Amino acid sequence: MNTVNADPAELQKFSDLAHRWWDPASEFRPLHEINPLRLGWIDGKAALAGKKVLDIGCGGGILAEGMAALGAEVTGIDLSEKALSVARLHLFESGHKVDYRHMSAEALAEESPGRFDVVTCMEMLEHVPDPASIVTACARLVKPGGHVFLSTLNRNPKSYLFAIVGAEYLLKLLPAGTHEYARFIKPSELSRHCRNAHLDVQEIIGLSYNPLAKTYSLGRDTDVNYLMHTVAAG
Ligand SMILES: C[S@@+](CC[C@H](N)C(=O)[O-])C[C@H]1O[C@@H](n2cnc3c(N)ncnc32)[C@H](O)[C@@H]1O
Repeated sequence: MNTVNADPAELQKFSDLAHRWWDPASEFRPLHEINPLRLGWIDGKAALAGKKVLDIGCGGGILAEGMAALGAEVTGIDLSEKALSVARLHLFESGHKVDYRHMSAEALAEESPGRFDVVTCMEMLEHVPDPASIVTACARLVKPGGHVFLSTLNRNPKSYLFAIVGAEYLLKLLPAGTHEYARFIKPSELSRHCRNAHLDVQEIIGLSYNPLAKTYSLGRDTDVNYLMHTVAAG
């Protein structure tokens, strides 16, 4: 049997907090606040309505539901059962339709290669032991010419200061220990994983937090958080 590319301690962290996933004032507040920005950016590039979309590491479903609300036919996968239970329960409240499944990206790639028009994997790569394997699975899951959207944290002194010291200890936007610096991924490294998987990088855009205005914005500064848009070779 293949070993699963997941860190049980990381999954436990998300499971322990899962009941608060849809509380916009909880530890998941940053995900709620960045959601309209990333959703608009993804929809602007991939026109989600009517598309078959896979959200890898969907957690409680903030992005997955947002994409379903825009008319996409969404499947969400995660390896935290508790996060998926919360995601499924929330569908009763929102009335949206998402097919949530407890499985790894690699296993779904074996089962359904080339099934999706769009694959998203947001804020998840920095929590797995082998991010390159997830990128390869994304490339296998998407149709030729389809879109893959990734987001993660850059690795440099500024991202350590902002994403760990600032966000976890000073501003307390996230619980201490949410992120491990060594798992942060430079855009050059993620681009290399994409190239190796035959995903063409189209754009890399930064996601920044302004602590004074307490707002997020998309822009040129990729030093801390960034998103990457790629297209699968046809
Ligand atoms: C920070 S949350 C991000 C949730 C969602 N992608 C979002 O951006 O709103 C990270 C999620 O990745 C999931 N995760 C971690 N390792 C995973 C793996 N190997 N396979 C699938 N999901 C994983 C966790 O359970 C958690 O739900």
